[in-house]
Amino acid sequence: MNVQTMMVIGAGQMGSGIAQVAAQAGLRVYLNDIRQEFVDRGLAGIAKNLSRNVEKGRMTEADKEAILARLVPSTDLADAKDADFVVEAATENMKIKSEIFVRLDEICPPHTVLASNTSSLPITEIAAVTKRPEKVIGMHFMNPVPVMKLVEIIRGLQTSDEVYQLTEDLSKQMEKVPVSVNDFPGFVSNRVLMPMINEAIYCVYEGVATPEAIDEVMKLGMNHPMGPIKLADFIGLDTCLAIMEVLYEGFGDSKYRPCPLLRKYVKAGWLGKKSGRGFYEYN
Ligand SMILES: CC(=O)CC(=O)SCCNC(=O)CCNC(=O)[C@H](O)C(C)(C)COP(=O)(O)OP(=O)(O)OC[C@H]1O[C@@H](n2cnc3c(N)ncnc32)[C@H](O)[C@@H]1OP(=O)(O)O
Ligand SMILES: NC(=O)C1=CN([C@@H]2O[C@H](COP(=O)(O)OP(=O)(O)OC[C@H]3O[C@@H](n4cnc5c(N)ncnc54)[C@H](O)[C@@H]3O)[C@@H](O)[C@H]2O)C=CC1
Repeated sequence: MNVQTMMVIGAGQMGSGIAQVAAQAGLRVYLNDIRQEFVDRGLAGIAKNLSRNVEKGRMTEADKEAILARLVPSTDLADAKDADFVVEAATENMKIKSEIFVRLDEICPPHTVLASNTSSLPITEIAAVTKRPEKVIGMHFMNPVPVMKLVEIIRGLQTSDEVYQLTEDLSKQMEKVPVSVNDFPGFVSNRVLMPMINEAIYCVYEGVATPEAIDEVMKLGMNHPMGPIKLADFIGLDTCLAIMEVLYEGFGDSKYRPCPLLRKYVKAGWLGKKSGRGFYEYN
C-alpha cells in the first residue's frame, strides 16, 4: 500500500511534530484535536519551525508553503475516513486512547493502519479494542520530533508482518531510523529513561541536591544534552507520571514507584514547560 494521507490525532508537542515531518515527507496530513485552538497552536508551532528552516537556508519559502498546504486542520475524527495511516498522539491515558481507537475502527476504511505514539501503554491492549488488531502498531517518536532520529516500532501480539514493514518504510520516508521492540511496559526507551528521571526527582524530594545541581551533574558528568529534571519538564510531568504508573503496574515491582513529589506537582497543574511551570519556571 502507498500511504498518501495520514491523520495525526492530538496536536500537542508530539502530534504537531509528527504532522510536520509527515508533511515534509510529502504526505497530506490531517492534524486533529478536540478544540480548534489546540489545532491552531500546533499549526503555528509547525509554521515557526519551518520559517526557521527557511532562515537557515535548509528549505525555500516555496517548500515551506507547499508543506503547510499539505496540512489540513481537523476537529472531527470522522475526517479519518480519508486516511491510509493514522498516528494517535493524544494524552497518555488508556481510556482516552481506547475511545479513540474504537471510533477510528468504525470510521476508517479496512486498509487503514492505526498506529499509536504512546510512550508506554500496551499496544496489544489498544489493538484489542478494535476489530483489526493486525493493523494496529506502536510508532513511538521522540521529542522534539523534527530533531530526534529514533522511531521505536512496537508490534502488538497480532500485528501483521505487512503492517510492520509498512510502518518501517514510512518511518524511513519521514527520515527517521526505526528500531524494532517488543510490547512490554515502557518498551525500551522509557523503561530505561524514566526510572532515571524518577530517581532524579527523588534526589530533589530527599534534598540530595537542587534541580539545577542534579542537571549539572548529568550534563557535565555524563554528557547528557539536557539534565533529567529539565528533561522531565520538557517531556511533561503528567506524561512522566503516566509512564511511571504503567511501569509500576505493568511489572508489579516497587522499584518503579513514582516519586510523591512528581505526583504532587502534577496534582498542582505544574506540568513542566507546556504549562509554564514544573521544576523550573518558563515564560
Ligand atoms: C517520553 C517519551 O516517550 C520519549 C521521549 O521523547 S524522551 C525525550 C527524548 N528527547 C531527549 O532526550 C532530548 C534531549 N535534549 C536534546 O537532545 C537537546 O537539548 C535538544 C535537541 C532538545 C535541544 O538542543 P540544544 O542544542 O540544547 O538547543 P538548541 O541549539 O536550541 O537546539 C538545537 C537544534 O534543535 C532544534 N530544536 C530544539 N527544540 C526544538 C523543537 N521543540 N522543535 C523543533 N526543533 C527544535 C533547534 O531549532 C536547533 O536547530 P538548529 O539550530 O539546527 O536550527
Ligand atoms: N512528551 C514527550 O516527550 C513524548 C510523548 N509521547 C506520547 O505522545 C502522546 C502525546 O504527548 P504530548 O504531545 O507530549 O502531550 P500534549 O499534552 O502536548 O498533547 C496531547 C494533545 O492531545 C489532545 N487530545 C486529548 N484527547 C484527545 C482526543 N480524544 N482527540 C484528539 N486529541 C486529543 C490534547 O488536547 C492535547 O492537545 C502521549 O501518548 C505521550 O505519552 C511520546 C513520545 C515523547
